[in-house]
Amino acid sequence: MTTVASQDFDSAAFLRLGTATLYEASKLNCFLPPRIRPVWAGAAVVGRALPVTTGPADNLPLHIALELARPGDVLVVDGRQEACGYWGEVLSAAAAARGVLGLVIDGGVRDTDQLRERGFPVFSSSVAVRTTVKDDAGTVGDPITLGGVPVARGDLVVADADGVVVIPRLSADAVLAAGLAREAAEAGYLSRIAEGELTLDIYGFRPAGTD
Ligand SMILES: O=C([O-])CC(=O)C(=O)O
Ligand SMILES: [Mg+2]
Repeated sequence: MTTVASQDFDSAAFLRLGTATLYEASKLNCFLPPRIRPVWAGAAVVGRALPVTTGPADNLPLHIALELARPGDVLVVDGRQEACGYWGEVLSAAAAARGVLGLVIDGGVRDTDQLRERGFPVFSSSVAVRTTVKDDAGTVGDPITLGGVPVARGDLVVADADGVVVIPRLSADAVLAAGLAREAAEAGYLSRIAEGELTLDIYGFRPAGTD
C-alpha cells in the first residue's frame, strides 16, 4: 500500500485501523458517500480537512485552495457530483509541492495513471476528462456538508480502499481509542475462528435451542 501521512497525530494508527473500523467504533455519521472511491489501487491518506465547494464544473476554487492550504491538509471538495476533470496531474504536482497530502472530491478527476505513478492519493466519485471553467471562486475553508456528513477545517480525514471517513477534530482521540479497542476485540474473534469456533457463538447470535 502506498501511503502518505502527516505528523501531528498518530497517523499510522488511524491508517492501520482503517475506515471501516474507525467508522464502526466512532458511532458517528462520518462516512462519506460510497460513490467516492480511490482512483488507484492502494491509495490511502490521513490528514486535516480543508473543505472546498465549487460551482458546476468549475475548478477555480481548487487553485485557490492550494494557496490557502497548510502542509498536512487533505482537500475535501463538494464538486456537485459533476463528471468533469476538476483535478489531474498538474494540480497533484502543485498540491504535493505545498505539502497537501491528498484529495477527496464528490466530482470527477483525470490523469489517473499519472496520479498513481506520482503516488498522490485521490478519492473521487468519477473519472472524467471533460474540461472545467474557471469562473466562480466557490468557498475554501468554510464548513460544508458532503452527503449529509459535516466537514470542517481541521477535521481528521482518513481514506483507504473502503472509502472515506471525516472525524470531527475534537472526537479524534476518542475515536482512536474506540478503534483500538475494537481492533483488540476482533483479534480475539480471529483467534477463536482459527480454533474452529463459529461467529454465531462468538457473537452470541445463535437463536435459542439451536446449539
Ligand atoms: O487541467 C486541470 O485543471 C486538471 C488537470 O487535468 C490537471 O491538473 O492536470
Ligand atoms: Mg491534466
